[in-house]
Parts: sequence; C-alpha cells; structure tokens
Amino acid sequence: MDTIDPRTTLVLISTMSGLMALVLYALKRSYPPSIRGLGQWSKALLFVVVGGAFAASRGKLPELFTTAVPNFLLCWGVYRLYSGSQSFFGVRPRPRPWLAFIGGVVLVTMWFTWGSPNYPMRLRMVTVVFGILFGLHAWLIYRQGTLTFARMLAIGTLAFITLIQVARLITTFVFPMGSDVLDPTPQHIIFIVSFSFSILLLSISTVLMAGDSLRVELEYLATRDSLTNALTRRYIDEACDHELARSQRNEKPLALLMMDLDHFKRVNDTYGHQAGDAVLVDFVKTVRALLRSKDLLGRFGGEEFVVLLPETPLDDALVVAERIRAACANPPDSTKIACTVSIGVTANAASSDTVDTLMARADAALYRAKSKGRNQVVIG
Ligand SMILES: Nc1nc2c(ncn2[C@@H]2O[C@H](COP(=O)(O)OP(=O)(O)OP(=O)(O)O)[C@@H](O)[C@H]2O)c(=O)[nH]1
Repeated sequence: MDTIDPRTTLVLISTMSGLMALVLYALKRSYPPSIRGLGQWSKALLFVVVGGAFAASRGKLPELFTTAVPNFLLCWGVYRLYSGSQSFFGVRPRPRPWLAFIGGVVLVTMWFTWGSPNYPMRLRMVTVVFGILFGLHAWLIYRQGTLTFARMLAIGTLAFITLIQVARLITTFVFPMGSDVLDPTPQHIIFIVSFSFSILLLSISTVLMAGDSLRVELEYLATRDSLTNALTRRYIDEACDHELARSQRNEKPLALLMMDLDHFKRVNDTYGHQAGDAVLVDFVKTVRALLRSKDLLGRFGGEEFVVLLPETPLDDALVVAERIRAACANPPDSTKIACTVSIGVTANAASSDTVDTLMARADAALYRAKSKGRNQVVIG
C-alpha cells in the first residue's frame, strides 16, 4: 500500500478521464443527435479532470483550490455523469436542485475547513454525496429493463463504487483519517484507486451503451420505409422466407395479403403529392391497428403493401383482409381523404409452396380484385 502515491493516482484519474472525455466528445460529433447524453458525459469527465488536478495540487495552491473547489467539481462531475445517463435514457435531468444541494454541502465543508476544522466531517459529507449519486445512477440504468453487457458493466461498476463509499463512510468512524486525501492511509488509497477504475469502466460502458443505441437505431432505419414506417420490401422478403420455412416445419399455416390502394394516382392528381403521402401514412396506421403484434406489414413500393400473417389459416386471413378493406372504405374520420383498397389473399397449401408461388398467387388475386371493380378481397 505504501508504494502507491495518492497524488500520482489523482493525476492518473485526471488523465484517464480527460482521454475518455475526448472519446465521448468525438462520438457526440459523429453519432446522430437522437443519441443523447454523450455531450453531458464528456463535460462531466472534464469536471472530474479539473477536480482531480486541483485535489492533486495540495500544498502548491491556496487551500480553497485544493479543498472546496475540487470537492465541488468532483461532486458536480459525478452528478453530470448521472444526468448524462438520464438524458441518454430519455429522463429529463433536474440540475437546479442538485446544484443547490451540492453547493450547500460544499459550503458546509468550507465551514469544516476554516470555521471549525474537521477533516473527517468533510470527508463524510462528500462521501455521502458520491454514494447517493452513484447509487441513483445504478438504479436508473437498472430500471431501463433489458440488461445488455454494457448496462451490466455500468450497473456493476456503479454498485461497486457505491459500496466503496459506504465502506469509506464507516471507516471514518473507526480509523484515523489523517489530515487530507493525500495522506497515504490504506482507506484513502483504496478509495482513490477504486474511484479511478470506476470512472474508467463507467466511461467504457457509456461508449458501449451509445454503440448499442446506434446499432438499434441503424437496424430500425434499415428495415423501415422512411415515409410510412412499414417494413421494407427486403425485410419482408427475408421474413417471408423465414416464416414459410417455420410454418412448413411446424405444419402451421402462413397467410399473405397483397394490397394496393385504388386509383391512388387520382388522389395525387386531385389533392397533391403531400396529401397522397398522408393517405399512405394513414393507411399503414389503420392496417397496423387491425393486426396482431406478430403480423408483419411491409411496403412493396408506391401504394402497394404486403401483410404476413403467421399461424393463420386462409379463412382467418380472409376475415382480416375484409376488416382492412371495410376500414378503408368507411374511414371513421370523414375529414380525411377516403381511398379504398383491393386485396389478394392466399395461404400456403402444399409443402411445395415457395415464397415465389405464394407471392405470385396473392399478386394474381390482387389483379383479379382490381379487374372486378376494386375495393374487393379476392382469394388466390
Ligand atoms: N404521394 C405519393 N404517391 C406515390 C408514392 N409512390 C407512388 N406514388 C404514386 O402512386 C400512383 C400509382 O398509380 P397507378 O400505378 O396508376 O395506380 P392507381 O392510380 O392506384 O390505380 P389502380 O392501382 O389501378 O387502382 C402514381 O401516381 C405514383 O406517382 C408516394 O410515396 N407518395
């Protein structure tokens, strides 16, 4: 223990935090703005850098800059790490009450520096602030549900550093604390080393969490049509392959609806392209409301859409198709532009059915629905 120098460790914390702040700032610049919190995490680490540097300057700077100032900067940095995670998870941070709380605690520590000098009291107060913030931070990430590796790393790190604060608080009542944080007592060294590793691990987990979010967002964008949010043709083609194989394996039916809005060109010509876009968006919302969560709705292009109904026999698919047709023919909101739909329905019959034969049958049925006068459901 005696060989670890607290001042050098503090300088190391600052350097590592500075490097991680740079990494997070670079991510903020290159990631889409929908991934929030990166800027706040990066600034939080800068507070830790400057706070650590001031704390390490004990004996070289006036006491204010090596006690109250680093206490405030470190507590505020730890709060900003927490508020960065709040923004990341879509929770609105409330910095004012925290600023008042941390400011108040630092003012009281100043009293215990110059009014009635008491180093253990100062230590306890700052330890309690750290403990509350790290604990709340762990709880915030835990509440988000899905536990990815990045989230587990963050929660584990935060839970560990919270426990270290509890242990540190208890030791202030048991062991002599020395006169400041640079005293090389085992409890100071354990605290400083665990704080530095925790900040590093927490920064790594934030980078990983941001990467996870980016991947989820890109996957979503790659599989969705940008106008209507329906699935893309490529996704539906792959899903159809997958669902057909599954239905043949489990001997369960798979139904497919091919849908095309009627006289859609007239909608564009009469009301304009933007109004036509709104009709497409409304159509997708209407259809989605009539489907189960495992059904898949995709846009094949223009005003043509496909629905995959796993584990659905032809009769049930016909009922769904008829509901969709009726909902478009009699829209509940009469102020919206009405546009009927023609639908071809099919289900896999023989084990020799392929995606191509299913699609071809549904397409042929759709063609017949159009030629029979539109606003119809036809079985293929
Ligand atoms: N507003 C809008 N129009 C689109 C979009 N994609 C395709 N269209 C239009 O959809 C219309 C399709 O016209 P047609 O293929 O003649 O079909 P239709 O008028 O619906 O006639 P039927 O299908 O025979 O009932 C064309 O005018 C396309 O420009 C889109 O994303 N937005």
